[in-house]
Amino acid sequence: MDYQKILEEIHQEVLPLLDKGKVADYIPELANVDASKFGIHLLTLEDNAYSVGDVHEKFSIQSISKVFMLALTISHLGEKVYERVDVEPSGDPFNSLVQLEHECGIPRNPFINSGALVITDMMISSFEDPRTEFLEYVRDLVGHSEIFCNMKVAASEKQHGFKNAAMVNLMKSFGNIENDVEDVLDLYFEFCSIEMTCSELAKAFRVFANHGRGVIDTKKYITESQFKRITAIMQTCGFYDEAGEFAFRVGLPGKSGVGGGIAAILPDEYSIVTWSPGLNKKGNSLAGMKALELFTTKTGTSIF
Ligand SMILES: NC(=O)CC[C@H](N)C(=O)O
Repeated sequence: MDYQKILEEIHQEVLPLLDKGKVADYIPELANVDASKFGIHLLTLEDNAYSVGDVHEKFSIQSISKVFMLALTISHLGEKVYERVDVEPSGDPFNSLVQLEHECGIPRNPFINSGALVITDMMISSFEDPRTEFLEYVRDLVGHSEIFCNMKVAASEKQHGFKNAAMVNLMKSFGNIENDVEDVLDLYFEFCSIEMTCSELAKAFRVFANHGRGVIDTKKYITESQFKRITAIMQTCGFYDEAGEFAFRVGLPGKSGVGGGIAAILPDEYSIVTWSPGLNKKGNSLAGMKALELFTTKTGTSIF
């Protein structure tokens, strides 16, 4: 299959959509990003790479880092992680508070904000230096050390992160947060502020396409059973209240972030990353979703 040609066709087809989405502005630093940016990068397990557009430009991966947070935490703590966070789709926006009270401070899943905040709390309790531990883990997954948090973005989010603060406080009132509320929030905002290029993110996600084993370093990052679980959660919960729509249109496990990135995998075959900062109403990249829908349709590759 001529993947390069297909990506070039897709690029042309999504160009008219680039100004249709809206850049996330509830984090003021993210509002400065140029909405006309677009990149798509495909990386196969045989180590063939295909790309078009701005694939070597760093962007804020935001909620996509929730996948790395979960992977690192379950690889240390195992199944007991799921005693404090459930694995059901929420059907609600990523920053929703409504279910949390009904469900006594147990978040629906690790890929919405409340779930990732509980995972952050577990990381603080489990690691001597969770910041360094996390950054080193992500650097290992990518295969080089030029991966950093953007402290301007983290600080900008902290100034306006009232809903996240409300969530941590509510969960603490139910006994599901062990550490200091401010410490949990600071670390969570830092993790969200990590910047990567499409090609770096595709390298990190390829480990998940390869059942948790690095293709280059051959290291086993997560067990087979943890791979099955993380992939299932990506499929059912990776796109907030649009997880059904993403499965319906694209048909790959994946994760989005409000920086406009989407990372997805076809197990045993490839990882694919798109970046387009304009978001739809549910907070997912508008052109990115369309590009992935076109990709799985034109190549006939999806998990279904
Ligand atoms: N969906 C996202 O990417 C949200 C992440 C963002 N840092 C927040 O907490 O709101």
